[in-house]
Amino acid sequence: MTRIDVLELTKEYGSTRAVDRLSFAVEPGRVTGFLGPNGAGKSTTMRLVLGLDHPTSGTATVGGRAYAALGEPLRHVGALLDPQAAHGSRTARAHLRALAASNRIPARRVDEVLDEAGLSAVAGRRVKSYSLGMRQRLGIAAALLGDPAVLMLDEPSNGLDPEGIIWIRELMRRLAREGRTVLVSSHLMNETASFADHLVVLGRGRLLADTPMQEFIDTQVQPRVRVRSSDDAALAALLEGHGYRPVRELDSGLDSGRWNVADARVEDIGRITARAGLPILELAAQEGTLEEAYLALTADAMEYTARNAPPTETAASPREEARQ
Ligand SMILES: Nc1ncnc2c1ncn2[C@@H]1O[C@H](COP(=O)(O)OP(=O)(O)OP(=O)(O)O)[C@@H](O)[C@H]1O
Repeated sequence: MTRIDVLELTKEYGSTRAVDRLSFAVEPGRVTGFLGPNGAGKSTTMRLVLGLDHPTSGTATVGGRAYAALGEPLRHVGALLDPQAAHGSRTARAHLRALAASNRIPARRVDEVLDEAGLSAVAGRRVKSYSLGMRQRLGIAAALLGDPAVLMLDEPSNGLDPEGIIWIRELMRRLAREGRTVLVSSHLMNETASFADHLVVLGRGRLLADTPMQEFIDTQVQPRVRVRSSDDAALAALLEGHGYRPVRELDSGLDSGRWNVADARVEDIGRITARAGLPILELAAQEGTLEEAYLALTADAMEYTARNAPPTETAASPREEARQ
């Protein structure tokens, strides 16, 4: 089992501190989503782990060793950082064969990974004729070549079509099930929610969160309740009387007949409406999404924020008595 350990890692480019005393570990057997706004330091951290850049201070190790100290590194760590990395005038097969030879990987692995990445039929074509999605698949094939215990993928879904996105998601899940260490950066929250078990979130080079995904959502997103009664007006008045701010829920722009209540729990709303003898037709907790949780956490840590971004709506806190 091979862990990635990042310890007090700092990287400065001139006056820019891209990574700032960062410490976290990426554990085997699960997919760790690596999130953060543009410029948060994700790619820099990956480059430092891969020895492509030198830290200003601190360490990044794979299985306790610096990447540079690994003999035949592709057998230990597979990485997708830049899908343009392959030489355009080479065929995909030639590109992978050269990589395999330099890491003493048997040539038969080339055809295996081409097949795995769905590139067998186009393996004899020059890489410069490849689409972005095909280059992305080739980068992933290269990462898999040495059957490594650790995979680091920077935006792997980039350029992939819907079928490709499902393929990469299932591939990452399988690699984690096999006990490998999988670190994946992405800006697509729905995507990340579909494959990650654990999250490491950066903001301005610093660690904002290192937590299981569901726990991350639960701690960042306030609970919400959706409720419907046969007596709409009475329900709204009752909720307002208890300090809640019910908001009408729209369904494709039309009134859905429901109230959406922020900072509320079904237990509390159920108790209040039962005491008032109000007939309830629907009462459900609404789960937070990774996107909501992520935006709540990173709101303060954005390096590049739209200058005229509208203020985020803040829900008023209901009175404590409603909880009793
Ligand atoms: N080679 C470099 N020279 C100077 N500054 C750099 C260099 N590489 C990164 N930076 C700066 O370091 C910071 C972190 O960049 P990095 O690319 O690691 O962020 P990121 O989280 O990967 O962003 P994105 O999501 O946009 O890819 C940014 O301010 C960036 O401009």
